[in-house]
Amino acid sequence: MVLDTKFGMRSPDRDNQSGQARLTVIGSKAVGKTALTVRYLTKRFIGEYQSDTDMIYRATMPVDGSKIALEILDLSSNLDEVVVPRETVAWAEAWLVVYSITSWESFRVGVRAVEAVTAACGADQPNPPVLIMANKKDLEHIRQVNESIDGLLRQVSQLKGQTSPRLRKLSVSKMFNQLMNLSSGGGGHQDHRPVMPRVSLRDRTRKRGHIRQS
Ligand SMILES: Nc1nc2c(ncn2[C@@H]2O[C@H](COP(=O)(O)OP(=O)(O)OP(=O)(O)O)[C@@H](O)[C@H]2O)c(=O)[nH]1
Repeated sequence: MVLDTKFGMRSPDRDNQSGQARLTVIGSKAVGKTALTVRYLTKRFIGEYQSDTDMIYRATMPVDGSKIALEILDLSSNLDEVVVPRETVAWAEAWLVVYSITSWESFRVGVRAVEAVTAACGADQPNPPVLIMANKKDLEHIRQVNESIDGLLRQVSQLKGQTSPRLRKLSVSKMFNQLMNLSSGGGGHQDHRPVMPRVSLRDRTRKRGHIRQS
């Protein structure tokens, strides 16, 4: 594995062959982008990293019986918001968006990052593969982001417990809105901003994004 502290950008066409891949890792500050990258490449968890520099990692990784020459750009983040540099959009062939299960805000930032990446790619370009990955799953006791179906059903039960008989006749869409507000604020904080990218159903089918827990 080679570590570059300099962010050496190359033209998008160079080395653009099968057997090679360029991946950019983004997410809000301290969600564990570097930890996750190093864990993937070395299968080891290292606690502390230099966090204030963009890094490129180079390694050959086995994928489906073939070897992929992989370059991973780990974009450091000084802000809670993710900035998607124009030159990175031209460079990256795939994106890994990381958030921490201990921070609802980092999940929001991740969702906005997916929107920013797809917007930056332009309407005339096919959307690159994007994977949203949850990190810090060992910190279950301070989890803020709960996306399991069980969690969703628990919220339905809570909601029904809170409602009067008259309110139980709410329409499905009102019920859904209430759920989204509940899940976005952990119950107390009300925030009416949407939590998922606003794309039409048709657009959704074209996107190749996945949500995965590490
Ligand atoms: N408990 C726990 N801590 C983690 C995990 N991943 C990373 N950390 C810790 O979270 C802190 C931030 O990790 P980094 O990998 O530096 O996070 P980053 O997103 O690269 O940070 P920036 O580049 O500064 O935005 C470090 O103290 C890590 O040890 C994890 O899965 N579990």
